[in-house]
Amino acid sequence: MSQTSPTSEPQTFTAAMVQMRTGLLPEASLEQGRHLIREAALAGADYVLTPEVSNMMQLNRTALFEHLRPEEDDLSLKAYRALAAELKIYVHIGSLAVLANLERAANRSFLIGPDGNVLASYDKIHMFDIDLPNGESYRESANYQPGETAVISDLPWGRIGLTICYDVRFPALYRALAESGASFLTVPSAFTQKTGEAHWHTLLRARAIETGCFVFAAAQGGVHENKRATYGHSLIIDPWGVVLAEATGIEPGFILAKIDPAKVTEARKTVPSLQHGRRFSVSDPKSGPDYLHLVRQAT
Ligand SMILES: O=C(O)CNC(=O)[C@H](CS)NC(=O)CCC(=O)C(=O)O
Repeated sequence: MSQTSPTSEPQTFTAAMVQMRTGLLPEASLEQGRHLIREAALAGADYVLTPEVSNMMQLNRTALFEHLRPEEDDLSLKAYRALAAELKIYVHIGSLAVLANLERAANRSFLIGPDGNVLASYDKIHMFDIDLPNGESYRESANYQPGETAVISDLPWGRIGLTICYDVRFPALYRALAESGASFLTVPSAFTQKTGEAHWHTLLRARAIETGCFVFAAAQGGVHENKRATYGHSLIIDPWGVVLAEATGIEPGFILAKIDPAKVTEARKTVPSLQHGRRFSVSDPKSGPDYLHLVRQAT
């Protein structure tokens, strides 16, 4: 009797999260990124994710625009494509700040295949425009043009969904990606120290648990050249919400975990919440049912 066909279950693979402390200049950041990706590949990674804004961390508009290039001319993208082809692995650059048009940048994620080609790119949808009680203030939308489209792509081991940082606070995006067949959700980030301490692990584990997906979160960590402090703690989380690997703190480096895509099926079989969703409407006693246009009537 023949066994179940080996192609019916996707193979396992090794995923790595590179943790960085990106500076003001693309050249130096590229040096750091390339070194860590190489190390991760040597350690056996088939897929490597880097953090948000792997090329430069620069909130000053004039300085940012001085170094921004359209993606066709971006030195980091070019170098990372060559590196992926050389190492013959998937290199996912969590994001690069690139020129979108004359007034705005895009915070864009690039998934590069082992042949050096860009398989997918995604522009961050949700802009981090907030004022924290400690005086920290961010207006991402002043410099960046938000994306409007969620993006998935196919890896040999299953489908991957692309998101960035602050997106993690909008669960509907992750549900949509999971409903579109994603098994892996990516959240490259530059979380603030303050909000990271309070929310990072909880948000990421929740996205994994409620979608039954692996969550890959490569982080920026430490005090950067532009004086910002980011939280670090890069994470690899399985579909049951278990942390498979975690960077211990803020230091640049990488973490690895063996990924078994069968765990996606297993978690969703145990808790089929993906299938049980979208069963409600919202009714307001004053204006009656369906006052929210985006909420559809239950069947
Ligand atoms: O602009 C740059 O240099 C790099 N980009 C970022 O650091 C982005 C936008 S300011 N950071 C976040 O989205 C943090 C989200 C966060 O911390 C939370 O949701 O709590």
